[in-house]
Amino acid sequence: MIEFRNVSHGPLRDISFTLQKQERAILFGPSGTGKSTLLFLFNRLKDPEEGGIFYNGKPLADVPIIELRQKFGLLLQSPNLFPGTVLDNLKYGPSLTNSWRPGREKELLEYVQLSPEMKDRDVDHLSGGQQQRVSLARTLANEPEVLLLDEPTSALDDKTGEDIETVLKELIEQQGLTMVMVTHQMAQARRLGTNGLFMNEGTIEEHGKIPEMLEQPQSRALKEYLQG
Ligand SMILES: Nc1ncnc2c1ncn2[C@@H]1O[C@H](COP(=O)(O)OP(=O)(O)OP(=O)(O)O)[C@@H](O)[C@H]1O
Repeated sequence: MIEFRNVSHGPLRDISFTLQKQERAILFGPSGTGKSTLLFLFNRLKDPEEGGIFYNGKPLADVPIIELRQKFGLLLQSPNLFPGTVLDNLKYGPSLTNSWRPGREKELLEYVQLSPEMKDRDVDHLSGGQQQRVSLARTLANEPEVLLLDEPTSALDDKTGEDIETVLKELIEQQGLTMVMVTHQMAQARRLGTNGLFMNEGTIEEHGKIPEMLEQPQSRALKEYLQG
């Protein structure tokens, strides 16, 4: 579905791998090794300095940018909502392609387990956990094929983080979404991931199935990382 061919950018050096449809890939490894940079290459928040990225065989750069950002939905560590109501935020993406259907907010809020009455609330007056749910609902409003998640629960307290993770897991399974998630939490990697890409010093040092690669790490770097 998505192929990286010899991609370099900033800290990343000569990255090659293929992400298959419905794969749930976990990007993990020490700080500063380029995990977020790799994630941002998927939706062209960053572009390769060398090499190429292909989506269903077509250069990523040939996909119109609005379409690309809708297909590859991004959820960051902290909610980054626009000022305004919950509904304003949910409508934003689909409105760019005239694809918003009135009343759709009910279904989107239900996905993330928020009540329909929340739609008129000012996002500034919501709790951090509620804001992260709205951020996820806003991403889902674009009907993405791929969810790009950059430590989506790490800024939340344990209970709220677990709740968001449960919502994410259900959605990904029910909708058959493809996922790429950066996380430092190996328990979370086991719960959500099918595959792992262990990054070290700007390269993919080891990749494989989860949980196998966490139970039988091959490289010294991964063994050391897992021993913490
Ligand atoms: N184009 C670039 N040129 C040079 N350095 C860059 C470029 N892009 C990113 N970097 C640097 O590369 C480093 C790795 O960044 P990145 O945020 O991708 O790592 P990370 O593995 O996600 O780290 P963390 O786990 O701490 O979030 C950072 O220090 C960043 O400033």
